[in-house]
Amino acid sequence: MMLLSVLRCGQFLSKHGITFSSTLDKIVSLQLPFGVLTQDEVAPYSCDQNYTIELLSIDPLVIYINNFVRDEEIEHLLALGKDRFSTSMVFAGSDGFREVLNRTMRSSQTAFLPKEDVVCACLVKRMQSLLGNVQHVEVEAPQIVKYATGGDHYRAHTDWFDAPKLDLPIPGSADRSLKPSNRLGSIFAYLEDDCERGETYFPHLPSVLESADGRKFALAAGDTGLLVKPRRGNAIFWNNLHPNGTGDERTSHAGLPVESGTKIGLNIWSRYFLDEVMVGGD
Ligand SMILES: O=C(O)CCC(=O)C(=O)O
Ligand SMILES: [Fe+2]
Repeated sequence: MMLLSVLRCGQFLSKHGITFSSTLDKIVSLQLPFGVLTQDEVAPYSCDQNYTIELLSIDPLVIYINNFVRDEEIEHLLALGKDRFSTSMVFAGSDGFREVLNRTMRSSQTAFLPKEDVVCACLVKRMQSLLGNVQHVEVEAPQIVKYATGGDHYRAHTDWFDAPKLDLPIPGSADRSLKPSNRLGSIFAYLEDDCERGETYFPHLPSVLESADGRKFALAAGDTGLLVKPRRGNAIFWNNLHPNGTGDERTSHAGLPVESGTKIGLNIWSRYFLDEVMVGGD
């Protein structure tokens, strides 16, 4: 059919003094200059880090991190999380470790990511390198949290557990007995900021100055506290525990309601084993 109309078109054009070849070029096989790209041949993913930091509070330690997650890492994480979402839960129960649904407290979707994924493993390493001299032997697998239009939120809570959690021993340790642990460092990174509102709010932390960057921060009108705006790729780090290992109430924070659009964040928590030194060590 296609060939026919090409021929007819050719006849029409030659009748009117325009020469036209009606023979189609024979299709040829070309050598691909680099061969077919397989996954292994794609430039290897490199876990480079090029973030910069700004201190937001000294006590408790809170740090703003610019460019913590690179664009291509965000794309990868979003694809990885796409089919893993379920309704976010909160911890409850007498021991504080039963996960329950409580949509008044928390309304969002969570995707638990595999720690062995190359980008997840890199982000864990990136957090560990930020922790430097602070205990960072164990870090939980990253979790994506997605807030949708219409008020998805997470009311004020702390990331640390009320009572230490009995956990598997430090990886590689000869002692196989369960050890008390808690969440020491929190990183909350923004993967998607296409939303109205949805700031992360720390009511007990110092506000930023009026001269601060309005793309990253806001002032809490008539109130105190630190308001951090979702900004793709950037993150907040804070230290959840006092030096004696107990939870620091001043780290209480909330994900304010998303009025429209979508906010997507990423949680990474480092684990502190209470029977090991928190800072320094051998
Ligand atoms: O959504 C936010 O801004 C904070 C989320 C959070 O604190 C959490 O998931 O533990
Ligand atoms: Fe939190």
